[in-house]
Amino acid sequence: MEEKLMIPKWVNKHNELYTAATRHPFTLSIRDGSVVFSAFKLWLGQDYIFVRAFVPFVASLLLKAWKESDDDSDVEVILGGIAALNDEISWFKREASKWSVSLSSIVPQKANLEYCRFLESITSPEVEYTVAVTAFWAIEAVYQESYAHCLSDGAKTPEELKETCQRWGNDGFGQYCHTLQNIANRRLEKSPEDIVLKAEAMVIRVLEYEVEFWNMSRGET
Ligand SMILES: Cc1ncc(CNC=O)c(N)n1
Repeated sequence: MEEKLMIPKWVNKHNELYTAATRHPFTLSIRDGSVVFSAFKLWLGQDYIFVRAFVPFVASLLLKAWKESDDDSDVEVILGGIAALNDEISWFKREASKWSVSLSSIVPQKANLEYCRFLESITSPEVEYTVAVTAFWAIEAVYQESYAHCLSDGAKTPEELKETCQRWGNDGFGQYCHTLQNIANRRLEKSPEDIVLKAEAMVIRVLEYEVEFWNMSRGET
């Protein structure tokens, strides 16, 4: 069957990498209950730093949507994303205190620094809205798919980690990711070849950064 929407086509084409990001040994260990809590705490501290850097990226996307989008509802969707991140930062602080993780003394690891630097590079006005919103979809979708899997039938996720999985694995966040995918697909359909190619390259890079990010929790970076 010929798939005309770009994102499903890319997920299919780059399935090995997509699966590496969304079925990573770290999240699979949460799902099967074998996760080492020190790995989870490491992830928690590093992700807090990432999310702080993610906010200005999403703010830059809001600006691009406002300037370039043909559909007013895009701005509202992205604004909703920023509001959710405000909540998320408070959640990280509460969760860190529960696990006795001191957020002020977290040193970002190499994979995290590189991912944050990449995010900063795509805040540039030179990066088109279509390319940036595709990156945004990919970043959110990895977490949604990874953590929803930890809550699906047969999961043995430890009770202490269920709230974390819910944060990104809940149906509302799933719906939100779907909306982002629709925005990206709609834009890509109307885009010239060079933008489409840049967006595909962006998806690949995001997936690679996400794999490296999960790898930190294994102490391999
Ligand atoms: C490394 C990484 N990727 C995606 C997300 C999910 N977006 C916002 O929370 C995240 N928290 N961390």
